[in-house]
Amino acid sequence: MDPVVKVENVNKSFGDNHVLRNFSLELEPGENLVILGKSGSGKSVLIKCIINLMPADTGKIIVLDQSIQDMDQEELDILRAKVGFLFQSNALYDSMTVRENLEFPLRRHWSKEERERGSEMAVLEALEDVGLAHTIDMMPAELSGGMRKRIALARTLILKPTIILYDEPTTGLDPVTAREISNLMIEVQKKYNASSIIISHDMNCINITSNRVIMLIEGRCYANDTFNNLKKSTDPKIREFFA
Ligand SMILES: Nc1ncnc2c1ncn2[C@@H]1O[C@H](COP(=O)(O)OP(=O)(O)OP(=O)(O)O)[C@@H](O)[C@H]1O
Repeated sequence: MDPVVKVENVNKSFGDNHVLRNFSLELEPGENLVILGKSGSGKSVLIKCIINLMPADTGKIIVLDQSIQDMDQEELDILRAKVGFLFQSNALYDSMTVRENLEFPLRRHWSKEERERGSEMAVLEALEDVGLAHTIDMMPAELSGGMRKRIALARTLILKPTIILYDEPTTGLDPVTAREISNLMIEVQKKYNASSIIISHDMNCINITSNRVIMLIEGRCYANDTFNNLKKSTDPKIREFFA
């Protein structure tokens, strides 16, 4: 099977700041791929390039067999329904209930008839996937940080994405809650057979969730291996992350 995401020789600069230098990666179907790199190394820029929120300067980006750089706005909208993005901030609407937050992506991507027929079921299924069906009428402010992260994940799952992009999914959570979220990410991978790119610094999260890890150093793919192999590496640049 073809990779679901192919990034080929991508360059991205801001003035003299060359953030991505001939960077390439492939995400295989059903795989959880972690991007590990220091703060400011370009992990978020890479993810933004993949969904064309930010255009790459040069290079090719193929998502689900389509070149995203050649897509018009309508084609991008259709593609974005298949690519879920879990923001570090969760990006929940505080003035909306949990139900309304989950309905939000349906308003954009489903017709009125589809929503009338399927919205209630879809909201409930996504909430059950994250173990929070009972919060359906609550406001985000009434929920803990871990619960808000689960609701944000439910909102990502509601469109049944083929690819999920996680931006630091456990940052700001206590270790126990962080482990719960990491385990939930594995359940999601199994249930939806989704492929994920996960940006994380959290070694426990990476250990639990990753099938493979790419280290982004000085704009390049410095290492590409399993967590366990990287952990055994004697390379000082790799060891820094495991210290
Ligand atoms: N819109 C922008 N304009 C100018 N520079 C930018 C822009 N977005 C990102 N950068 C620069 O690109 C570099 C990489 O930023 P990025 O946010 O991708 O880092 P990161 O690896 O995700 O860091 P962190 O782990 O802290 O989130 C930084 O030097 C940043 O200042």
